[in-house]
Amino acid sequence: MSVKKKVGLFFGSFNPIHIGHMIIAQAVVDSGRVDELWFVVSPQNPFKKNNSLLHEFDRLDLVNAAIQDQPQMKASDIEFNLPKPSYTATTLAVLAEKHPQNEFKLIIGEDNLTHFHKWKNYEEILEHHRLIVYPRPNVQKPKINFEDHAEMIEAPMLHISATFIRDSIKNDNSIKYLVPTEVEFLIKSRKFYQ
Ligand SMILES: Nc1ncnc2c1ncn2[C@@H]1O[C@H](COP(=O)(O)OP(=O)(O)OP(=O)(O)O)[C@@H](O)[C@H]1O
Ligand SMILES: O=C(O)c1ccc[n+]([C@@H]2O[C@H](COP(=O)([O-])O)[C@@H](O)[C@H]2O)c1
Repeated sequence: MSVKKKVGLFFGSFNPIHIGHMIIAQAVVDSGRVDELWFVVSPQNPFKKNNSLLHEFDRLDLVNAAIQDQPQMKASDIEFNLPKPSYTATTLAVLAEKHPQNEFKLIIGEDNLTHFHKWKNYEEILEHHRLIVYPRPNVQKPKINFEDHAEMIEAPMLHISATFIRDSIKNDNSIKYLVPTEVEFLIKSRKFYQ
């Protein structure tokens, strides 16, 4: 039997992708727990309402710009053609069927473990996929025991969010050190979030 390719899936709105995401992604790749990491751009997060949500194709372009020199990282638009809001269990099932040669692991922040029991079909996710968990500050103890399902990785904790970046642009503040250079260039040239 051939060895499956290990693919870590990092789901998010990426509105826009920022260095907080990139540092986590690089730490996951460096941990050796995955052969590839895919950023899955979610058109609509089931828990979020956001008036300044950029079109999904623009957010995908920003992710592609961020990873252009990273052969182990890819951007996925799989959720663009799936029912909305995007439920991770549905996407994982579609991906597993489409790529039987891959073993998909779910990359999530420690804070997301606290609310994981509210995710749609979370038992199904845990049955079929391992979680790669990165540290987040001020985390509440989760209701579920994840011991047999999760691998914790070490990564720096950075207090930066897409909300902060969108606000910075609106306030005419620089985002130079908050997003990769190529992302900053695209945001400026296409006049996003103004
Ligand atoms: N600085 C960060 N460090 C670690 N994880 C992060 C960081 N920022 C976001 N994440 C996580 O990455 C995933 C995707 O992030 P998302 O696209 O929602 O970005 P966000 O910065 O949290 O966005 P927003 O500010 O618009 O809510 C989420 O699980 C989120 O918790
Ligand atoms: O499937 C669910 O029920 C579900 C509930 C909340 C979040 N998610 C996924 O988790 C990703 C990160 O969520 P968040 O809220 O931390 O930005 C988001 O892009 C969704 O794909 C999924």
